[in-house]
Amino acid sequence: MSVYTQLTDDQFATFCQRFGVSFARAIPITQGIKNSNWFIQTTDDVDGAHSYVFTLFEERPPEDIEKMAVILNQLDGKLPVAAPLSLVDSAEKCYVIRYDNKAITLVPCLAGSHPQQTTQAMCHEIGASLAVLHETLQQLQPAEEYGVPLYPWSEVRDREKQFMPADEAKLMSDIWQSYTDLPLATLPKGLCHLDMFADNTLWNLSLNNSQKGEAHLTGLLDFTEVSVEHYVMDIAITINDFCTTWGMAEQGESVNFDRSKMAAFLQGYESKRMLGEDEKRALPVMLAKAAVIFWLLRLNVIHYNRTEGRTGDNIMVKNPDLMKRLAAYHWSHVEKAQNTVFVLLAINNKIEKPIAGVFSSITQAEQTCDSLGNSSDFIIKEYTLDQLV
Ligand SMILES: Nc1ncnc2c1ncn2[C@@H]1O[C@H](COP(=O)(O)OP(=O)(O)OP(=O)(O)O)[C@@H](O)[C@H]1O
Ligand SMILES: N[C@@H](CCO)C(=O)O
Repeated sequence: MSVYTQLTDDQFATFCQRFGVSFARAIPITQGIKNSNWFIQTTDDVDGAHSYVFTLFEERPPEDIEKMAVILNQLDGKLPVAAPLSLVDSAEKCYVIRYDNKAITLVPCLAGSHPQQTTQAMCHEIGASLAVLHETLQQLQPAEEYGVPLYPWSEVRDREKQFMPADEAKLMSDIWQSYTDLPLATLPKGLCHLDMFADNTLWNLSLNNSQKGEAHLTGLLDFTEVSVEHYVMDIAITINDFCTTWGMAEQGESVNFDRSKMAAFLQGYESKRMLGEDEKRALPVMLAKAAVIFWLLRLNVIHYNRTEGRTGDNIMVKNPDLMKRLAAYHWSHVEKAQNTVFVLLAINNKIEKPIAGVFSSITQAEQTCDSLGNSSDFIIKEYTLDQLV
């Protein structure tokens, strides 16, 4: 459980009253690693129900949380989000109480639960939802004024690399370099969620729905990281969690990435926002870079818990090694693709004729094939570079 700050019932009652809510009981929430969260029962709730979630933001300054509240109110009605209540005692529209220089918000409690596993249909739905989020937030301009600054991950990388075995440090450097070589200046950007993990989503997962493959999204949570980033990075972050089955320590910490789930995700995303060719080409490296960022994020959480003396059973830490393994998996695909060429051969009377072209991607080979006329006159064959020598 992660509740870092303790509040008394009297404090809860006073804070809730400022949002026009009559407090009865606060129940600590056992998930999440960044903030302190409680379910709030009101005096009108019956049978142990709770209508609201009370969050005390431990890291982000109150100004960032005000921006987040605007973003959530923009998405309200388009996606299942919990938009913060506004204060009833403030003349101006204000969604945040400041306590000890930390922000407090009260949001409606959404139905549903976190999925233990995902299906292709769920990946399709979360893909479509992420695209709606990207499109909807384009209405908030200039975008930089609504997003929080990106975390300085290169500083965490430089600190952590000193303590890594050489092969891990090389993996991280190779991925980082490949990311830097992408056409970053021209890839589409905008406000992104940047932490859309399955445990930040809620679904109506009744046994019946799961069996029939009819689970539907009921909640998107945790908008504290919303920043201006490349859309394809947000896509990569979300794919990495939704399309991976994470093994527990006793199962050898296996990491199984499911490419058919990724295809379903991309189909869902493109049902709402088409991806550019440059975004598709960047995706394999972005998947690796996104895994590196969360590998670093988890090492960073361990670092801060240690330096701030946070210990005990109520502190939740996620395993950095799982993200390292996912980064290595994606990187092996990038390296394989870098060593692969696609050869376009002309066929005449079932005989493969001299080469019509050699391409670094199958898409380029297919496009050339289409432009040359009857595609049944051509065949595309895949070779690794050493096969061509
Ligand atoms: N509006 C809501 N409705 C229902 N449950 C919620 C709501 N907001 C938060 N929760 C529950 O509280 C948990 C923690 O919230 P959240 O994900 O914001 O945690 P955090 O510590 O802020 O961030 P992180 O999960 O990234 O560490 C969620 O996983 C969810 O179970
Ligand atoms: N989603 C993050 C946790 C905090 O944002 C992770 O899985 O490491």
